[in-house]
Amino acid sequence: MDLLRGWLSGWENTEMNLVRGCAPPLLSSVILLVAFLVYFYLPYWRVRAVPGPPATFLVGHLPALAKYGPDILRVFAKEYGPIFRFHMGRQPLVIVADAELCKEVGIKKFKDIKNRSSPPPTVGSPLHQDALFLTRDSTWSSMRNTITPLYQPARLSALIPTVQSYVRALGGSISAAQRQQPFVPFSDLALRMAIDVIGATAFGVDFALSAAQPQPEAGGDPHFAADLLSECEESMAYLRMDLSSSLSTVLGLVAPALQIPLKHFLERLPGTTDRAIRAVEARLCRRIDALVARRSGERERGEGSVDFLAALLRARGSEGDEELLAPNYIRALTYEHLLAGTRTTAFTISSVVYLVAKRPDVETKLLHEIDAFGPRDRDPTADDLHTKFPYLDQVIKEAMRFYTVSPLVARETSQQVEIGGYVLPKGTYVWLALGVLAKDPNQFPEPDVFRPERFDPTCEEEKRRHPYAHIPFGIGPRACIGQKFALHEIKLTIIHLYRHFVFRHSPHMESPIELEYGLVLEFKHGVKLIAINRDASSFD
Ligand code: HEM
Repeated sequence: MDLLRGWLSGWENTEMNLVRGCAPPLLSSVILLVAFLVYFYLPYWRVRAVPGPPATFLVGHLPALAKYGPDILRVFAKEYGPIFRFHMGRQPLVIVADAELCKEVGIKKFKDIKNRSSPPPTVGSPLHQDALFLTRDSTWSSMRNTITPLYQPARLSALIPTVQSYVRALGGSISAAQRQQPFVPFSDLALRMAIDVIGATAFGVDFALSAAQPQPEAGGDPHFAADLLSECEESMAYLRMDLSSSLSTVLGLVAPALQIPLKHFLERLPGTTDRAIRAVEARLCRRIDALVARRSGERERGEGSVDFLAALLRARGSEGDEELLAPNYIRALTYEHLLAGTRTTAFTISSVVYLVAKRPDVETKLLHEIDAFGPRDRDPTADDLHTKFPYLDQVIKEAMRFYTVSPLVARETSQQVEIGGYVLPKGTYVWLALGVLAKDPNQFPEPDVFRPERFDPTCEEEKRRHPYAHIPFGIGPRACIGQKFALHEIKLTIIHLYRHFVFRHSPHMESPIELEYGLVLEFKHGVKLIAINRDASSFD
């Protein structure tokens, strides 16, 4: 009885406190906690009908992603079906892991799902937000329409000699490495080449990473390339989206509404990661702006070039679309090539060579096709690349299936939309799991076997397969704009290399090879090979 009386008097006191307008700390804390829980679980609540594995409070499935990489999605797809929930902190992603549903998201219902969701590390960064990848709605469609002609076949053909010159330099670097080192650090050299290719074709600058003797860039800042690349590297390291990222990014995963205010606050505090990110992005912006100013001057002096930046500046002149091609967009679009067009292409080249190196049967067929094309000094044209190397096409497709460099494609609904029987409200993050599609045994029997012939257009497996089961460049109007360019570069590289070498795995490389997932998929310790010069071997 005394206990009850005591409790009641406590309650009366609480009421009195409330009446006086000063709730005790416990009650305020409870109210705050409830408010936070409502805020935290609201996005989940809106898509609760979609099945998914239980998520850990605050972090969701981030620890599983960090531990197992995107392969964890294969496990979840097996258990929960072709459409399921996956939690990045507070944010639920609706993962789509089925070819027909990807077609629905990427093509049939594109008008309601045309934007990408912005990953927290890019929020509030003009360098990322103003590029094609993250622009939204009508800004995206106008921008895509404006720059699509710059990726048309005639322009890409004009870039082939430039690409070919860096491919030759890669051959030289491989020979040099083979002479000087116990193994050829193949994936490193392929990345250097891919960066050089983007330097020349997008920026109009010779980064000279593949050259034996780097030449200072004529007429410009001799440190431009080195500084740009080291800043790019630093900035990319900050783009990871996990719990080791900047404080504002981590908060963005748990309470996105607070991310921007916290970011602005932390950017002012010395010693914070947010401040370091802002500083490196500011340096990158200044550097690219200076290049754009210099290249604009060249254009006015009529010094014609075929690179992307020169073409963009010409488009600005002729289209008169000052707003769309304003300096912030030109800067972001040019820089985007370094992010989107280097690691992806280099990884694919390394995958092909790594996979072929342990399959002599595939290697023999490939060499046969490449040798049949003609003498080594006959460079393939764009048309040749398209029609004369059908087996190479199959090898590249299979390597891209085996190791899907961009295993996840992020989209976001701009209207309420129904996908796979689930009603998804406006603002739902819908991510296409290309990596899961690529290993679907119904579409690719024995998915863990490297078998290029499964892409032979005459084979039953290929005929039976869903047309959107293999989409390493994405799907629909928002698919990769650089696809044809990337395939030119990959094919030119493989043709040139196999005209001169065959490759074997180096004992210095771990087996099986380890992968890691950063911005895209990468070989954790690199692809290390032995290069056998075909002139000096019995392989011919
Ligand atoms: C093997 C090489 C490459 C692969 C596998 C690849 C893959 C992808 C994928 C999966 C997407 C998302 C597509 C979607 O949402 O449906 C994408 C978008 C994009 N890629 Fe690539 N990419 C590669 C090379 C390149 C290159 C060389 C460039 C630039 C020259 C580039 C520029 C872009 C851009 C700008 C977008 C955004 C397009 C938009 O939102 O409209 N990519 N890429």
